[in-house]
Amino acid sequence: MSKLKFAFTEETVVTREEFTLEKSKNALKNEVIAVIGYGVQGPAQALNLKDNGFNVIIGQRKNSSSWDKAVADGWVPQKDLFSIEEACQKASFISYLLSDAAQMQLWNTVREYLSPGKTLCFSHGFSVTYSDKTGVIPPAGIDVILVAPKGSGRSVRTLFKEGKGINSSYAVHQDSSQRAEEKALAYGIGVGSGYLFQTNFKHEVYSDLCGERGVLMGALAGIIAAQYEVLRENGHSPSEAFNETVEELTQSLVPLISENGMDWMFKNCSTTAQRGALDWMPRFKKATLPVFKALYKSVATGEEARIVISANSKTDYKASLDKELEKLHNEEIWQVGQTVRKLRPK
Ligand SMILES: NC(=O)C1=CN([C@@H]2O[C@H](COP(=O)(O)OP(=O)(O)OC[C@H]3O[C@@H](n4cnc5c(N)ncnc54)[C@H](O)[C@@H]3O)[C@@H](O)[C@H]2O)C=CC1
Ligand SMILES: CC(=O)[C@](C)(O)C(=O)O
Ligand SMILES: [Mg+2]
Ligand SMILES: [Mg+2]
Repeated sequence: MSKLKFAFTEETVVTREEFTLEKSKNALKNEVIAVIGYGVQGPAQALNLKDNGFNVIIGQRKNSSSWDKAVADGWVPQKDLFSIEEACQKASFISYLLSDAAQMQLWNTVREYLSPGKTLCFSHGFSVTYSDKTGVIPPAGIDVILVAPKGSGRSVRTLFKEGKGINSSYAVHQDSSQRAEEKALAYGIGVGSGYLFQTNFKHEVYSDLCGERGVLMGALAGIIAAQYEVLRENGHSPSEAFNETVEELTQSLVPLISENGMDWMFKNCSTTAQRGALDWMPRFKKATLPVFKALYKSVATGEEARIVISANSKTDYKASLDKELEKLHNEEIWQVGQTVRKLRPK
């Protein structure tokens, strides 16, 4: 564990070099880890743990597409793939990776198996932070920890296979064994995190809900739609509008930000672009700042959690969500994208 300066602020971070895989395996050598749920995070974390030599089993609803996916991934029924109840019973360390809505629905079932000495691990602060809405209040006598990969489960697995990793935050909510932090770090290294940074359950869920509703997904999708619409209204071809809005962003400029920061991306564009972007940047900041403030407030008051829970409680929610995504898929801009992607040189 070391203190590192992030600009002017010192933070605690843990890397694989200092908290090695060997140390992690040793810390969890007596644990049977049950990954409950085989959706997006479940497969990634479970397969990475298995490849790293941890003792891991899966708990998943039988007769579901996720069960079939687990079988296709090599998990064997009644050997290392069980019903949720059986897996919880066999496990000493439960990684609760059902969707946030399902965590709430199955809580009474899972809670029965949380006998003293066990560990309950989350990848999101949602259930515990909004316990007034979810009813998820862990019993005394167990460790309650969090390891939250800051990326899609899909990337957690693909980057692991490339020998890289997604950064994760970690937190301790309840420490009964006096080893809760060590267990969180060991699990975090076990699932292949690049490095781990410290947080608490509330900060994890507030930042995560803001990030995905904001810059990472919602805001990004919104400004992309707005710019594309303006270009098209002014007579630009789909090809031109898409290239200036999406293709250049993902293929050329975002990789430059990733490589060396925002000023590096600017420096590698024309002085014409730099002048205009620097002048327009404060206008976009000013226009969106109130929206981001409203978003944070909506997260902090629990309104965003309420919306998620109420939407998920509708029986046809999955179907209506699929319909919303289908509508996005069929929008002109994303249809244009299909053609543009095919034209990328291989
Ligand atoms: N999707 C991602 O990449 C990320 C997810 N997380 C967190 O990880 C946790 C798991 O999320 P995802 O993998 O996205 O979940 P998901 O939406 O893919 O669902 C996970 C599992 O829940 C099961 N499930 C859903 N409804 C159920 C029900 N009513 N009864 C029984 N089982 C049910 C599904 O069969 C599936 O196996 C959540 O806390 C999420 O916030 C954290 C970081 C990124
Ligand atoms: C992938 C991730 O980190 C998100 C966007 O927060 C999520 O899937 O909830
Ligand atoms: Mg999230
Ligand atoms: Mg996230």
